[in-house]
Amino acid sequence: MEVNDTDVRRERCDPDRPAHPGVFLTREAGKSDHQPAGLSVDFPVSVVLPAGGTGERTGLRTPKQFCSLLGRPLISYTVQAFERVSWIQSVVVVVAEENMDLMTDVVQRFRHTKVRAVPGGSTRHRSIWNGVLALGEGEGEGAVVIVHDAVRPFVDEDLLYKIATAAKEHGAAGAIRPLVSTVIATTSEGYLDHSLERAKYRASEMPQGFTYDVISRAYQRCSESDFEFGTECLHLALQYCGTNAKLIQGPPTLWKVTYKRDLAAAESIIKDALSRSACVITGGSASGAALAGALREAVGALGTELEVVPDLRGENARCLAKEGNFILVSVGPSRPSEVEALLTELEAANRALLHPLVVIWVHMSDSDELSVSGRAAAVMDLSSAAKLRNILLYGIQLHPSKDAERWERSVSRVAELTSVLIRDRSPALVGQLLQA
Ligand SMILES: Nc1ccn([C@@H]2O[C@H](COP(=O)(O)OP(=O)(O)OP(=O)(O)O)[C@@H](O)[C@H]2O)c(=O)n1
Ligand SMILES: O=P(O)(O)OC[C@@H](O)[C@@H](O)[C@@H](O)CO
Repeated sequence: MEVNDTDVRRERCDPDRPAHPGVFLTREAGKSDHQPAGLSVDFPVSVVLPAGGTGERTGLRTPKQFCSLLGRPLISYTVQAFERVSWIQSVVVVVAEENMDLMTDVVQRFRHTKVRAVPGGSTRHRSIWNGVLALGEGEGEGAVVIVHDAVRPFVDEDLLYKIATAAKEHGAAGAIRPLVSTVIATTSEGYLDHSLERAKYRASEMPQGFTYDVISRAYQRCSESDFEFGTECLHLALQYCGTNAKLIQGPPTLWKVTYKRDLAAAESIIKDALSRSACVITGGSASGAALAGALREAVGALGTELEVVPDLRGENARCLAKEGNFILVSVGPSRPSEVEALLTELEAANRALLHPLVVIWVHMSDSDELSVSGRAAAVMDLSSAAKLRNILLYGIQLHPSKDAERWERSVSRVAELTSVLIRDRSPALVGQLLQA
């Protein structure tokens, strides 16, 4: 099947699973959804993200940097990791000529700032060099250039700060990790020649940083063979500029998406990060607050921290600004309008979430003008409107009981359901009314 841009843009990389519909997000351009306070540098910092490869080792048609994780291309997560850092001025993404339009679409669709795309080269070094050449005057002299593979989405500000400041001081710096396998040399006949003492070696990872002068001189002086077969920028800095890179141990999350299994691992890490917190809105009722209190303990024990508020007004509106999911508790006669109001508030708050948000409507009532089937239909209807806002809406029906044991069982059931829905974000259960 010929895969065109649209398909590529929307295609998940495991075609047997439906792609999450592409959605425009409501984040205001330029507003990053999180900037840890405290770190800053007193020199310009630009970033070059080589993303011009074909991802052959994944065995997929779509280059891995454009494969969708929770409805969003892998490269968008990496770009976001850099654009949320206030002391980084600009990001140059280097993509294959045939993917320039696709990259422009990703930048527009996910409202990325500071980012521009330039054409890549036939090898990774050629792509990086194209990216360095694309840096303008203000981004050149005296600046530090961070180079980072676009398929390494998990990079934090602290490490970027260490790499940038070390590169400014030493001319070059690179992240390293301990080797997990021993490195051996083979004979031409395919036998063991010798093995290296693993303790003396490290794996060279990304990000790496260079002063603009060092990285540009290294590429100006390197050989065609370097461009064609080389894999290590730090080596070029040493070989052609006499610059010994400062090496900085990074966290285990620095790994590069190389094989198809790495895409599944990356999506699982993102899902895990998204399921760590939720805000419970009780509507101010005593029974709602009691349920929320019981849930906070039970869901907390399952790995999701709950914050309980009566509404989202005044200082409670802080919940709208934080990453996290929502649980709306309704007590007594069912009012789908409460859900509609929350969906509208989440949209109006320009939630900077670049991935689906989970909203769970927990309805607690023993008698109701809406039958269970009526409420199930209401949840299904509301979930269609929610999906257009990149929100996954689930319903849970809870019948209060004066029998303490029975109530405790019901609360545990609601906690289990809530944890699973937030963690798994199952498309199949969207719009369903589950019975606790
Ligand atoms: N001509 C190239 C080749 C690679 N890269 C980028 O360099 C990074 C690391 O390279 P790698 O993991 O090898 O990516 P691919 O070359 O796409 O993978 P494969 O070797 O499996 O085809 C990736 O972000 C890739 O897009 C690039 O910008 N230009
Ligand atoms: O492009 P490849 O996946 O073959 O290699 C890239 C890696 O060599 C590179 O990302 C780090 O080792 C740091 O240089």
